[in-house]
Amino acid sequence: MGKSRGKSSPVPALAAAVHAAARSAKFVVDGALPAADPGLVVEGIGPVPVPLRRGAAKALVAACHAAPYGKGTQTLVDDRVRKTFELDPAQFSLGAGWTAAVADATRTAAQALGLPADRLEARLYKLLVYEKGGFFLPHRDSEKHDRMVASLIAVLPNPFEGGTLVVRHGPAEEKIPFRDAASGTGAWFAAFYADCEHEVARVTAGVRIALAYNLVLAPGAAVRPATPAAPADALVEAIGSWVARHPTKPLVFALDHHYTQRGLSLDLLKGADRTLAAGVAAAAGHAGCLVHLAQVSRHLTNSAFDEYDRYGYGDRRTRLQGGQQIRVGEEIEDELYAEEWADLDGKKQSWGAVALDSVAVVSATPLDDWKPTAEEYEGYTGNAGNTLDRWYHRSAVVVWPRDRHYDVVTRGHAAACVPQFRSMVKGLSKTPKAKRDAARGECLRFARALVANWPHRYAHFREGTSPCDQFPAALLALHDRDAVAAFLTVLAERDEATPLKTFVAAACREFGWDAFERELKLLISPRADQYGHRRDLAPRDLEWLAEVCGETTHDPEWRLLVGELCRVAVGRFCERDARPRWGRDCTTATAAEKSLPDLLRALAAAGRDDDFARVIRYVRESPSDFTLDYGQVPALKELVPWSRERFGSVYPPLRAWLDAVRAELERATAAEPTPPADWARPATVECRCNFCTQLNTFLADPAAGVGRIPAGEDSRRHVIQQVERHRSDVTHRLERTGRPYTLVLTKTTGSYDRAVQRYKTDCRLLRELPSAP
Ligand SMILES: O=C(O)CCC(=O)C(=O)O
Ligand SMILES: [Fe+2]
Repeated sequence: MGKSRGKSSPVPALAAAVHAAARSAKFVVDGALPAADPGLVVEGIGPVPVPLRRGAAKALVAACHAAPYGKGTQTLVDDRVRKTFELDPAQFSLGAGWTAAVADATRTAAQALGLPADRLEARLYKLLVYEKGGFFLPHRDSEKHDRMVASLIAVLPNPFEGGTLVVRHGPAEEKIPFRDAASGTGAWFAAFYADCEHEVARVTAGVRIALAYNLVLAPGAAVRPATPAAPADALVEAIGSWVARHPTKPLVFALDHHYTQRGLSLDLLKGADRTLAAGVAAAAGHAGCLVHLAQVSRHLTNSAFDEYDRYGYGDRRTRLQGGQQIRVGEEIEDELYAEEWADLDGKKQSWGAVALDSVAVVSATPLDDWKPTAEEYEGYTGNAGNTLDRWYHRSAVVVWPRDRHYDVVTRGHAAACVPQFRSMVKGLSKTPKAKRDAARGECLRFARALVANWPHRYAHFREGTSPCDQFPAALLALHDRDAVAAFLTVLAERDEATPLKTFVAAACREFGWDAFERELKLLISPRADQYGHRRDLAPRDLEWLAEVCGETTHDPEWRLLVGELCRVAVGRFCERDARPRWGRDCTTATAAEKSLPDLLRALAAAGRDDDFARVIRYVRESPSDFTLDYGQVPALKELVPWSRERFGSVYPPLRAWLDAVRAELERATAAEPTPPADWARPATVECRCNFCTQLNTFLADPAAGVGRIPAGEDSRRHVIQQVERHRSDVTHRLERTGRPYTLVLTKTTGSYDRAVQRYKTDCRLLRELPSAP
């Protein structure tokens, strides 16, 4: 993320063009409406001529309900925000002459705002009545229709004072007093883009009656509005020279209006944005570039200081934020990215966020003068200084070279691009023969970009699935050896989660058993984590290894390959870890326990008897890493039937292991544990301090059920630690009398209870053990 501060735009010609377009644009238009009498008829009242006759205002208001306003997804009534009465269109009707006049005004508005007049339609939304004191605070209209682009307000001729409509767009502001309507002589309309902030000032006298319309753009025959026949040469040149220098830095043209996701389509752009986007689109096409629309976000984090804090340094500025004075200090982070992509026709693009460089942003309002959409100031928290977070959002037209398209879109979030890649590959089969090679080349470019930008994935985070999981199968469908090799190489570098169960064997079958030996060995060869500790083999890798070894073929290349792979895998699996092992919480299988059956299956299938025996020896020598409960017995339960099916008998080294486990379980279950006959308990505490000696004496004492050790706080804590470490059969509590306090220990049958549990588990494991005739 670059910094833009103090730097001028890299493309001055572009900036100038953008400035000019922004200045000439109108965002609100107003004028007289020819029809004097709207022909208003209200349900429950009948005809209501305007200007209102005496008493008519009261009756009209009585027929209305209080108008709500939108807040997020809610609509609320609050007369501190909006004091207006309204009628829904079902409750009143208007004359034909009036409706024709509004249609005329809509055409006028379309022209002034730069929208296609033949496709802009006014849809009646509400009748609004403002009595004296009525108003509406600044707000933006929500888009009530998919293609709503603007609002039109027609105020009827009925005398009132105040009630001015104020419409803002960026730094610009326009006031519309609805002159003729306020004097009661004629109707008056105003139309403005829906994203413009606007408000209705308080009505100070009289009654202001308005009709609100939504201006909706009918879908057209994808006409590119105002597309210049020949794009401005300067623009083509400026874009061309930018992309030549920065082929993977998207060029960003910030739009002036705000667009919702469904409004991101060239057709629905407003005013100057339309002209700008159409101009850029034409020029970019000539410069060999693609053009998309997106939402741009900037997240800026600065250090910040409260007013009274005198330790600030760096760029000192004072800002008012929610009334609070703070000084903004140096920049900590500046993130700029675009997401929610659409093409010019409004078709959503599924790729994710793409990082942008602020020097590549062309904006009528310089990046640093954007108004934040949200701010968050975090005061001093003790472990971090104060920070000010600010978020900025703008819609934009984004340009990059056509031939770098895949690089650009996969760079931010490759996983998000995988579904699009898959559907492109799927489409190949339906592509006419003549075009298939070109289409396949396109898919391969996409695949290479995905591989180059492949995400880091770790085995232990493998919860749920990722679109990445679907990539290998699609890649295979491209039948390209080099692409497969590149993918395997990247996986060895940064991904131990994407499943390859069928992928590796299928790729080898297609390209030969010697085609990927180097890459596959790399995938399973030993490696260390960032602390230099060895990393376990990923279960994913044992899964494909078992598949490859399970092939039935007499190909000598296959034999060579599986021999090499088994040798590397066993070497890594049986490597002792230098790091100390802490007691493990034994309620789930570890990764090594889970992948044990796959490794053994691979070795048995490949006929690697010695390797098999070596792994079993390793397992038997590491009973706390390969428990009976979660490691050995489950593996035997899986492998014995598998072996019978594959070889018609139990593979001898497997048989030997099964016998050893059975003998161990038989020994363990030969006699049921007996409950303690008196209070004597294992006195196994190794510490020889005065307090631990008292503890051991008490534990060994067959006559004492409760023991008391007076001790200071540190010594008490030490004794409790020892009790916990040795799992001694006592509970403890503190007696807060005397000096020092006394640690009171009460004996339990804890170790006996555990022995019973162990006994029961061993009986169950013995029962579950597969029989070997
Ligand atoms: O009454 C007006 O002039 C504007 C009303 C308005 O902004 C609205 O209904 O959203
Ligand atoms: Fe409004």
